[in-house]
Amino acid sequence: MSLERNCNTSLIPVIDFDAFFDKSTKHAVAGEMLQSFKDIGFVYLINHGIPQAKVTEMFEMSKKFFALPLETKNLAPHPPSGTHHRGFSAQGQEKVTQHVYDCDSLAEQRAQAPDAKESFECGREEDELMPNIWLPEGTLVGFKETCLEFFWVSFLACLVYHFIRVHQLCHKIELDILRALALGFGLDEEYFTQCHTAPDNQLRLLHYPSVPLDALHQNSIARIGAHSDFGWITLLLQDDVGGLEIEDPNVPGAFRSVTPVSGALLVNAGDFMMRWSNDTIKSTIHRVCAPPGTTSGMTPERYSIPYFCSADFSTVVDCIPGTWDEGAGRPNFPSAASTSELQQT
Ligand SMILES: O=C(O)CCC(=O)C(=O)O
Ligand SMILES: [Fe+2]
Repeated sequence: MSLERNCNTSLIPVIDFDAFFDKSTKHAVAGEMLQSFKDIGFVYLINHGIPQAKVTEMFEMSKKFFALPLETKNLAPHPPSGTHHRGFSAQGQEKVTQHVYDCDSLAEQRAQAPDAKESFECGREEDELMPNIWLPEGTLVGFKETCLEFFWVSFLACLVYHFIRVHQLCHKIELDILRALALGFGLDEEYFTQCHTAPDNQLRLLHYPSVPLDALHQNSIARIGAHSDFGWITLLLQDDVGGLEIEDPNVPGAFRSVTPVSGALLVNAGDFMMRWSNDTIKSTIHRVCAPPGTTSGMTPERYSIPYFCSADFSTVVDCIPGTWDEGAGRPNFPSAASTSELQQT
């Protein structure tokens, strides 16, 4: 088994994740993944373990959902509160910005350049704090089951929906990625997974409709504005349209286009992971703009599926051992902030 590493647009390394399950290459993969998170905050994984058929099924279901009439999609409305991340948000309803929390500034930004995207968000079905919001029974056959299976199949859900057909999809891959990062830090493989047990994660289906290129260039509309992800790690699946851009860590303010890699999973670190790693890992700013090949007229539509991974709410976020010199000083952040406390800061 070979450890493949080459460059995507000379920016984001592509790693063959299958090699993580081979003893002889395991540590090398772990080291390369962590290095990539330190250098650029992103890594592409091929042979990641989510079967291509399942990815295709999820994208097809997402397309069917967004093709429904607006009034049907609105039968599963995202609550107005910005803290209950479930259900459908229509175009212009959400404006992704970096660190703008007060309502007046948000309303102002929204009026300037609304995000030309629509989304559907769901989590684990058993989550009582943030219950899922589904379409009424029978509206889109198989939608709920496909989302739940893709997210993570609990034993109960398996029994109910598919008998004992256990596909370990996004959540399983999340745990393997966390194992690799822990090994990369020279820690016990289960250092991170032991506090990712719930899993209080969020699956988001995204559709960026076709829009006039001029409007995007003139900033009268945006696709998704520049932001970093809030949580621990994000797994991103995208179609082959392109348009994702990330800030060049060596040239602040300059954005570089990320070319989609067929079948690959794009993984990036969020703000909590950056904090946990005492700023040694980057939570890199990214955005979605017009795809590079479009020169005039309308942009092609784009579909993507991010999966945002969170640690258990009770997790105490001490900086990871070894990310600061205990003899020479303090870590950049005070210890003992729990995930729930951090979410309020
Ligand atoms: O659509 C994409 O590729 C990016 C989505 C994203 O960055 C997000 O939802 O946080
Ligand atoms: Fe993001």
